[in-house]
Amino acid sequence: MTTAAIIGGGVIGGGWAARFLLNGWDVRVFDPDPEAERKIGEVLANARRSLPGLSDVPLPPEGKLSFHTDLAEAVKGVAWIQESVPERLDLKLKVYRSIQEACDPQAILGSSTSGFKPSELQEGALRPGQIVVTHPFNPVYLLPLIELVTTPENSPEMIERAKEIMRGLGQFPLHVRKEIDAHIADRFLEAVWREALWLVKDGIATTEEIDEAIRMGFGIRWAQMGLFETYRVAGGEAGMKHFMAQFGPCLSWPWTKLMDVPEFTDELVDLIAGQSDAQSGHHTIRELERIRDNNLVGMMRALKAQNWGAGAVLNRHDAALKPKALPDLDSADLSQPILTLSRAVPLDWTDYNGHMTESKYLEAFANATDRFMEIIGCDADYIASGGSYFTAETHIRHLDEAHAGARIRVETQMLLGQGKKLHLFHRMYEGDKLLATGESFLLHVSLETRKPCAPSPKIEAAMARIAEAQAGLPYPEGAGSAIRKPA
Ligand SMILES: NC(=O)C1=CN([C@@H]2O[C@H](COP(=O)(O)OP(=O)(O)OC[C@H]3O[C@@H](n4cnc5c(N)ncnc54)[C@H](O)[C@@H]3O)[C@@H](O)[C@H]2O)C=CC1
Ligand SMILES: C[N+](C)(C)CC(=O)CC(=O)[O-]
Repeated sequence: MTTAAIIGGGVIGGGWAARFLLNGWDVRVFDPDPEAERKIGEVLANARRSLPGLSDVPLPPEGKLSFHTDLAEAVKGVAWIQESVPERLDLKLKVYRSIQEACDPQAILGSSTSGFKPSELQEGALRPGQIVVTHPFNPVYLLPLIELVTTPENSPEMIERAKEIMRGLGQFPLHVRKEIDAHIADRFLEAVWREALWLVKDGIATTEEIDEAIRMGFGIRWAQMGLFETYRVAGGEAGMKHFMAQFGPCLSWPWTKLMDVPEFTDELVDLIAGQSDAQSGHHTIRELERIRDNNLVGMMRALKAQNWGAGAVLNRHDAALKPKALPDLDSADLSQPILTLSRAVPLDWTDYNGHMTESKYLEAFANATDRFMEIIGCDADYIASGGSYFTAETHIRHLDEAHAGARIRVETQMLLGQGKKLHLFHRMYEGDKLLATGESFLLHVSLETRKPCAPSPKIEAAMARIAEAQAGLPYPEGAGSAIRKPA
């Protein structure tokens, strides 16, 4: 088990703690705030309901969380130290001195700083090469981007190690090789924020209207293609050059206020805070976080289905976790129902009743059937060669509830696997609790004729092996049942 230390457990440190813990790391937190444990507990609760379900395979078992009143004790022997104390250079430098006096020289010391350059953070350090910027985005447990900003003090080996660790956490390290104040992304965010402040101050738009202008249009677009690919498409068939010719000149027109910042007078702060209260004050911050997480999970899973952008990062993370996730024909105990699905319930699988919605039981059982098909040899290559299974009939029984983030598994008993017929009985559990059963009858088909036919001898042999091994299992209660006619 690997261990990380989180120094500063506020909004960002809490998010880092959740990201590490849910990816199987032990986490030690040092934060003098007596409320830190409660706050991290709340962030962790949000993370538990949203992050594990982003994966279609189980994340490693959750690590152990501990809180420390002694910084030296927290950092001793850990592999990664993530500093997320307030954005004050003097404070960060002081904290690094204490950390470096106590930590392993090989440990990576990442700073969450939104704006300081790594050379500023390395100034006067005991071991400058140990410090890098690893700038995350809120919520750290869901958003993959980490701006990894380095200097020549950082060795290539250490930079590669940092990238590997972040990838192992499901993150996307973007290496910012030339340091600059506020890195890459925060320079955009500041420009957008500056413009927004002017629009409110000048009475052009309210905070709510500005948010609508973002989320109803370009905000959705940016989540999938960013700026340049979006503008390339906007240039039409003539592409980027045409786009630049058409819109380049506008940059010198007074479309933006550019670098001026409105003065933060009490009047402006009250105006913006008042509008923001009117817009969103009916929700608590935790409610807003949950609404945000629900939306992010839905969007990221949609990108995952397209294997695009942040969705491609999620798929790569799943692929790295998958080999350890499920057994195959040789590693499974064939005398028992076979593990065919193990995952967490994604947020977008839940409904207005606050539990996993019925159509997703079918999806989970269908995924379990797909896995069973792979186990007996009906894998992607076999399907490409022209054979597959079609489901002819399914019966699902809902026996108990499952909630977002719950770790579920499906175990599959083969009731018949002979010739073209395959009859499966799936049981879905959370721990020992039986949540549902799904019974499926499938026929092996030729994808060319679309008609039933015998499977390959290899599949016949695999089914025969399972049939023999499972022959001693009792016929499941509930198998073959149907909805009874009301008395
Ligand atoms: N809030 C945001 O949206 C983002 C913030 N960041 C960066 O993350 C860092 C932390 O920001 P937030 O989490 O927003 O601030 P925060 O105010 O929520 O949390 C800071 C935490 O540091 C603790 N702290 C103060 N002095 C400490 C010390 N000497 N040792 C250990 N802990 C100490 C505080 O008690 C507090 O819990 C900053 O560098 C910020 O620029 C990065 C990305 C996004
Ligand atoms: C406002 N901020 C500069 C602290 C924002 C960030 O650093 C990144 C984010 O999460 O938006």
